[in-house]
Amino acid sequence: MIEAKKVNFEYLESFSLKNINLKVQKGKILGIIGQSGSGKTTLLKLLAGLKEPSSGQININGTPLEPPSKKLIAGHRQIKMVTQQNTLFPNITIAENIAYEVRFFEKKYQNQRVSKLAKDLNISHLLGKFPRELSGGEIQRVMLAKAIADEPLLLLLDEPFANLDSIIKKKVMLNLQSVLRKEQIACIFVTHDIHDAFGMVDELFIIKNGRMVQKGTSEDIYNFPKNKYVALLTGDGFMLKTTEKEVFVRAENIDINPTGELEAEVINNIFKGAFYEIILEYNSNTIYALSKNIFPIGQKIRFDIHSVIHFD
Ligand SMILES: Nc1ncnc2c1ncn2[C@@H]1O[C@H](COP(=O)(O)OP(=O)(O)OP(=O)(O)O)[C@@H](O)[C@H]1O
Repeated sequence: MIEAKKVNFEYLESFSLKNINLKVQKGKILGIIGQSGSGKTTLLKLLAGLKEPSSGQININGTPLEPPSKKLIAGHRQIKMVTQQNTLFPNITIAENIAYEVRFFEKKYQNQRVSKLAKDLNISHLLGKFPRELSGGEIQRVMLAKAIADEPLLLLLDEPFANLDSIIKKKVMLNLQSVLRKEQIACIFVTHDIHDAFGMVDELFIIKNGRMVQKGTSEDIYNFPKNKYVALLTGDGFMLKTTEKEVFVRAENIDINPTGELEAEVINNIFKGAFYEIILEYNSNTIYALSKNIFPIGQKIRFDIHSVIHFD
């Protein structure tokens, strides 16, 4: 559906995207994760046809994406991008804003489409209001509805859930995922929050300094991160120095139990909701374990390490 081959891009000398290769099929979701400034938004703009690669190719449905230099208005009619910016028309209602995207269809279909999307994105109660009467999170949901209203080939999302509280976020993410699958829309979505990505994507693309570091399913990347950058971006864990080399350990692989082979001292207990993070000192390493219970600070406890991750 969308494919980038050997794409390069430079902002003068300050930053470059190098040799980007990616492919997203119809109805699939790719998550792009990387540190601030790693090039996520720039990559989305290239894929949206808003910026032009210096070399390489971007194809949409097998056809080369027209670069902005060849178009009167940059962008592609069937590629929709949702960012944090409010681009709603201020003087018409929310229903009219969404219906505008399907204005060339008959009225009956327009109304059906608006109601269906409003239900999926939890904005039915807002349809009669004007954009100025909405909260930031409500506006984001309307922008999502507007972006998918005319069934684009590709939906590009730049931190689309940033303004949503966790209750609404879960619902909107699941509903959006199901709409994208049902309507076979390919989606690329940039986020800082790996937990948003895990629940939403079919594949992850990890970017650092404009280069792809690792690509794969969430499970693969979480369990087999290629390096420390990927490991830390995708979840909690720590480096552990052993006599031979340094390894990476996910906190959930530390098992505190009375017959454990190793011994550590409890430094602190941090409440995380469903569990406590237990900070431990082990052989001059600060390590973490997850536990349902807290332990007295200064107490020696025994533990095992179930598995470790080796980097090349
Ligand atoms: N118009 C521009 N001209 C020159 N450099 C730019 C321009 N826009 C962005 N950059 C630089 O390119 C790099 C990548 O920026 P980009 O916005 O793609 O990163 P990002 O990964 O989306 O970051 P964040 O997560 O903070 O939004 C940054 O170092 C940024 O300063």
